[in-house]
Amino acid sequence: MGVKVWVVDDDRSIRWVLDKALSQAGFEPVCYEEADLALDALEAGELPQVLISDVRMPGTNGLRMLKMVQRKYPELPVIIMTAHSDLDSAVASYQGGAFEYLPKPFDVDEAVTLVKRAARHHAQSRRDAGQAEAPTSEPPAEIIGEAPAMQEVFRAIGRLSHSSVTVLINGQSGTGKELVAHALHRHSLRRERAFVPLNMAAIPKDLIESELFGHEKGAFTGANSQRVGRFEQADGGTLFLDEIGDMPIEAQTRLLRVLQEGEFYRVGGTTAIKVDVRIIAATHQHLEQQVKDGSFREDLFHRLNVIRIHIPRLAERREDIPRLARHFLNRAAGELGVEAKTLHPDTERYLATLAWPGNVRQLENTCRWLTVMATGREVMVDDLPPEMRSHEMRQESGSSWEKSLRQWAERALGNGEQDILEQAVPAFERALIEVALSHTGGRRRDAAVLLGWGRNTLTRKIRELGLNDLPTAPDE
Ligand SMILES: Nc1ncnc2c1ncn2[C@@H]1O[C@H](COP(=O)(O)OP(=O)(O)OP(=O)(O)O)[C@@H](O)[C@H]1O
Repeated sequence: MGVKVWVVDDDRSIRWVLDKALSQAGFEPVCYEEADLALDALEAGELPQVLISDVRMPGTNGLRMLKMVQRKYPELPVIIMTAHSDLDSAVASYQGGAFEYLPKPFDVDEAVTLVKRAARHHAQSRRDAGQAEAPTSEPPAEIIGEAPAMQEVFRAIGRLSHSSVTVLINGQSGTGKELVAHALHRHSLRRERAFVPLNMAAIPKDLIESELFGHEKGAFTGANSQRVGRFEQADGGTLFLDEIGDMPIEAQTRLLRVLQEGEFYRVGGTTAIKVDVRIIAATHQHLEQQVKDGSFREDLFHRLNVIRIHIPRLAERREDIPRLARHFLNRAAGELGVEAKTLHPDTERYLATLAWPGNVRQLENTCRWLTVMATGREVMVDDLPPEMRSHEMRQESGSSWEKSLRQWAERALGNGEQDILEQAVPAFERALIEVALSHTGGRRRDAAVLLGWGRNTLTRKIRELGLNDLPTAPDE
C-alpha cells in the first residue's frame, strides 16, 4: 500500500503537475477539484496520509475544509498552497495545525520534498504515539550512532535531560542537528509542550521578526490579520533556531533582549508578552569568526553558547554508514509502500569509504533514490547513482594519522578553539624529534640528519619545545 496524498485545488494545471510528480516519487496521489469532494471522501471513510490544499476555491474554501479535517484528524499533516498575499490569513487561521505552507508559485521538487517530510512526520508521530511510555533516559532509537563520536553526542543528550539550559549545536549541513535538537526537547521536562523549529536561512530577512514575534493586524503592508509568532507558539516548550548564523543583526538585537527580559512585543504591538521558552540554536558556521567579523553579536553569542554539542561529519563515523543506510532503505520503503531493498556486502563496504560531503542527508537521499531506481532487491555497487562513483565522492586519501589529525582539527574548531596550528605544529615537531632521538640513542647530530634539519636547528627546536630533559648520548 502506497502513501496516499490528496491534492485539492481547482486549478487543473496544478493538479496535473502534482499528480505526475507525486506518482513519480512513488506516492499515490488522488486529486480533487473541490474541497467538498474531498470532504465527501473523508465522510465515506477514506483517509490520506498527507493532504495538500489550495486556499481559494469555489464552494467550501480550503481553510474551512482544513479546520474540519483538523478537528477530526489532528494528526493528519497538511500542506497549504497559497499565493503570498493570502499567507497570513492562511497561517493565522490554521494556527498550531498547519504542517507547512507552500507559497505559490512553487517549485515541484520543493513540493515533493515537503510531502515526503510530511509523510515521514506522520509516520513518526504515529510511532511516537504508540510508544508514549518509552523510557526517556536513553537516546531516541531513531538517532543511529554507534561510533564513538556519536556516543559523545548521546552522552550530552543524557546529561542534559531534564534541563532547560540553552544549547548551541555545531555541525555541517545534514549531520543531524535538528534531530539532536528534537531529542534534547523530547528528553526535557518540556516534552509535553511544543518543539518549534525555525530556519533562519529559509525566511526572507524582512519577515524574520514577524515570524519570531508575530505581528498585530495592520503592522505593515500585507499584515491583514494578527499573527502569533514562533516564540509564543513555543511557550513552555522549545524554540529551535536553525542556521542562527544567518540571523540579521537587527533580529539578533531583538532576540537578545527577549532572552534577557523574557518578554517581547509583537511587531506593531504595545502589550508585552511573557514567555517561557528554551532556546536551542544550531549552525554550520564558525560563530566566533562571525563575532570577530562583526556579523554576529558577541553578547548574543555568549548567551547561546552555554553548552555546545558538536555533531561529527558522517565521514568521521564511517562505522555507522551501513546501519544508517539500512535504516533509510527501510524508511524509504515504508514511505513509498514498497519492499525494502538490501545492500550487497560489497555495496555496504563501498558506501562506507565515500566522502559524503552532504553527510547523513545525502545518504538518506541516496537510499531513497535506490529504493526507486535500483532494479533488483539487493543493491549492487553498479546500481549506485553515477555521482557516487565519481571522484569527489571517493574517500579523501591520507594515512590514518592524517585522518586523526583532521578529526582532531574538526573537533577543536567545533569546540570553538582558535589558532590551532599553534597547538598542532609544536606537537607534531615534538613527536618527530622524540622518535628520531630515541632512534639514534639520543645522538642529536644523527637525529638531525634523520629529520632533515641542521644540527643547530635541532638544538634550537629542542630548546623552544622544552625538550631539554630528553636523554642525550654521553658524547654530546
Ligand atoms: N544519526 C542519525 N540517525 C538517523 N537519522 C539521521 C541521523 N542523522 C541525521 N539523520 C536524518 O538525516 C536528515 C538530516 O538531518 P537534520 O535535518 O537533522 O540535519 P541538519 O544538520 O539539521 O541539517 P541542516 O543543517 O542542513 O538543516 C534527517 O532526515 C534526519 O532524520
